[in-house]
Amino acid sequence: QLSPDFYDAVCPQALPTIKQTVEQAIALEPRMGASLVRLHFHDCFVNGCDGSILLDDTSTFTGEKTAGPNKNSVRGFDVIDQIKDAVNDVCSENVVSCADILAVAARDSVVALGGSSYDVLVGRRDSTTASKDAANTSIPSPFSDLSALVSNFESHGLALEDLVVLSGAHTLGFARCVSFRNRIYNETSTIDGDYAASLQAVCPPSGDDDNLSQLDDTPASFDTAYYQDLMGSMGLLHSDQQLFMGNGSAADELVQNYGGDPDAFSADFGAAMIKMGNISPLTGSDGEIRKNCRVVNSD
Ligand code: HEM
Ligand SMILES: [Ca+2]
Repeated sequence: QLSPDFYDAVCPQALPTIKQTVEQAIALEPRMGASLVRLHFHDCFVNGCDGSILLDDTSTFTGEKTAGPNKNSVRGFDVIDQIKDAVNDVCSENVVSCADILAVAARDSVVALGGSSYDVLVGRRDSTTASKDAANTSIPSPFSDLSALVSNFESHGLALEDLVVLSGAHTLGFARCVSFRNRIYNETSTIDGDYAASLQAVCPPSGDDDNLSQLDDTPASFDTAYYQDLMGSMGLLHSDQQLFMGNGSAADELVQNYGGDPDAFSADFGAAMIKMGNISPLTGSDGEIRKNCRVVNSD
C-alpha cells in the first residue's frame, strides 16, 4: 500500500524539504545522520513504522522515549520537529506523516554520509498511541547472542540476511560505555587486545556510563569499515561481534562478503531498509497525520 510517489500529487515539495533539512542538520553535526537512521529502526521495531517513538510522555501518558533501549540514547527529536515545521509550511499540517518523515530522513542521512540512494516508500500514517512495554521487549539488546538476534529479527519478518545488512547501519554513529563495558572487560577471547585497551581508556570499569565510542572506524562515513572491523575482532558491541565469530557460519560469510563489496552492501542495505520500512504501517483511514510529531492531534 505504500508507494514511492504518495506525495507527488498532494505535496511535491515534501521530500525535497525533508532532504534539505536533514542535510543542514548533518552539516552542523555529522552524528545526527546516525541518530536519524536509528530513530526509524526504533520506530519500526515497536508495533510497526507508525511514528510512535516520537510521542512525548505527559502526566497521563507514557510513551516509548523512557524505555530501556531509548532512554538517554535515542536522539534527533529536535531535527524531526524542524522537518515537520518545514513540511507543514510547504504543504499543510495534515499532509505529511511523522512516520514517513522518519523513513525519508533515514534514507537522506545514509545518502548524505556516502551511501547509495533508494526509493523510500511513503504513505504511512501516525499512531495515536505508543507502548513502552513493547519498546522494552521488541528492540534487540546489544548483549544478545546471534540466535536471539535472529529470533528477534524473525519476529519482525526479517531474516538473517536482513540482520547482517541492517546491522551495517553501525557503520555510522556512537555507543555509550554502558553498552560495551562488559565486552571490553570480560570478552577477551573475542576482542582484539589493543582495541579493548583503547576502549578501556574511555570506558572505566564503573562510572562514565555516557562516554562515547564510535561504532566503527569511520563513524561519519557510510562504508564497509564496520564489517572489516568485525573481521578484525573489533566489533564494539557484543551483538556486533556475534555476526562474525570466525566459524564459517552463514553470518560470517555475509560479513565477509559485505566487507569486500561496498556496492553489494549499499544496494542490499537500501533493499533491507525498504523491507524494514514496510513493517505494519498504518494506511488508509487508520491512525492520523499528526500536526506535531510529539503529540496526538486533539481534534
Ligand atoms: C541487530 C541488533 C541491534 C542492536 C542490538 C543495536 C544496538 C545498538 C546500541 C546499543 C547502540 C548504542 C546506543 C547507546 O549506547 O546509547 C546502537 C547505536 C546505533 N544503532 Fe543499533 N542496534 C541494532 C541494529 C541496528 C539497526 C538495524 C539499525 C538501523 C538500520 C541501527 C542503527 C544504529 C545507529 C545508526 C546507531 C548510532 C546512533 C547515534 O550515534 O546516535 N542499529 N545500536
Ligand atoms: Ca563507517
